[in-house]
Amino acid sequence: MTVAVVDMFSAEAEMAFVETLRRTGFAVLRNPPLDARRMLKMADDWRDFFYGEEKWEYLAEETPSGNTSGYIPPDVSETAVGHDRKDLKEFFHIVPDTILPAALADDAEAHLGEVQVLGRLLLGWLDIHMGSALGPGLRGQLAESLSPADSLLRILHYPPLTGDEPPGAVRAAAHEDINLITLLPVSSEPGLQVLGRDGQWTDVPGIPGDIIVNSGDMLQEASRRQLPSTSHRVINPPDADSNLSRISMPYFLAPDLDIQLSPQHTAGSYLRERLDLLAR
Ligand SMILES: O=C(O)CCC(=O)C(=O)O
Ligand SMILES: [Fe+2]
Repeated sequence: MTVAVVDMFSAEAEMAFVETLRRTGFAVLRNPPLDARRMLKMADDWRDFFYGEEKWEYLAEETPSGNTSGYIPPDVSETAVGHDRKDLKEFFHIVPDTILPAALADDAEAHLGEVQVLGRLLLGWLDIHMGSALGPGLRGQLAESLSPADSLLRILHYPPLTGDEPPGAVRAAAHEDINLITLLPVSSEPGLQVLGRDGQWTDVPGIPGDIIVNSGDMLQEASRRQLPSTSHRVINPPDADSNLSRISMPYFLAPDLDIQLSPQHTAGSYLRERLDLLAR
C-alpha cells in the first residue's frame, strides 16, 4: 500500500488528500501551514526534558474526559489492544489545562494553535467530499465538532534500546488511533509503518517538516467505514547505527464528546470503551 505525499501548495491538494485518506487511512502533507523550525526545536527541547529528572514532578493525572495529562513513564506506558507487552516508550500528554515546564510551554502552545487550525481545515475538506457518508450528528459540522478540550497533544520519546527489553516488546505495537484524525509531524528518525489491505507493512513516507494525517476509529465509525482507521506501528531500530532516541508528537483530534458518531455511539461512550481496553 502506498501512502501518497500531497503538496499543500498544489491546486489538487484537497481532492488528493481526501482520496488517499479514503483509500489508505493515511496521507502525508508536504508544505503544511506549520512552523517546521519550531517543530525541530520542540523535538530537541523535549528530548532534553525526557533525559532530565524534572519529568518526575509532572507525573500524569486523569482528566474529566478520561484522558491523562502529564508525564507517563516507560513502566506505565501502554499496551496495545491484542498485545501483552508494554510499548517501549515514555510520553507526556498535553490538554488545555496541563501544567508544562516553563521552557517548553510557549512552543507547545503555539504548535497547538497551528495544528488546531490545520485540523479544522482538513476536517472541513473531508466534510465537503465525504459528508454524505456521515450521520446527521456530524454532516456539515465536522470541523465545528472539533473540541480542543478533548483533543490531546502527545509528546513521545522512544529511548535507544539497551538490550534489556522484554522479548517481543516494540516501540509501538500495531494499533489504530481512537480519535477523529491524528496530525503527526514526520519524526527525524524512521520506524513508522502502516498495514496494507494486502497484509504487508510499509514505511510511511515523508521528510521532517511534512505532516502525516490518519483517520482514527471515531471517524471510521462516523463515516460508515468510508474513511478507514488503519493499523500502524513503530518498529525497533534494526541495527546499532540506527539505535537512536526518537521523538514524535501526534495531535489526536477529538469531537465534542456528546456528539452522536453513529446510532450506537456518542464520541464519549466510544472513547470510554476504548480507553478501558488500553488501561490493562
Ligand atoms: O511515533 C509515531 O510515529 C506514531 C505514534 C502513534 O502511532 C501513537 O502514539 O498513536
Ligand atoms: Fe497511533
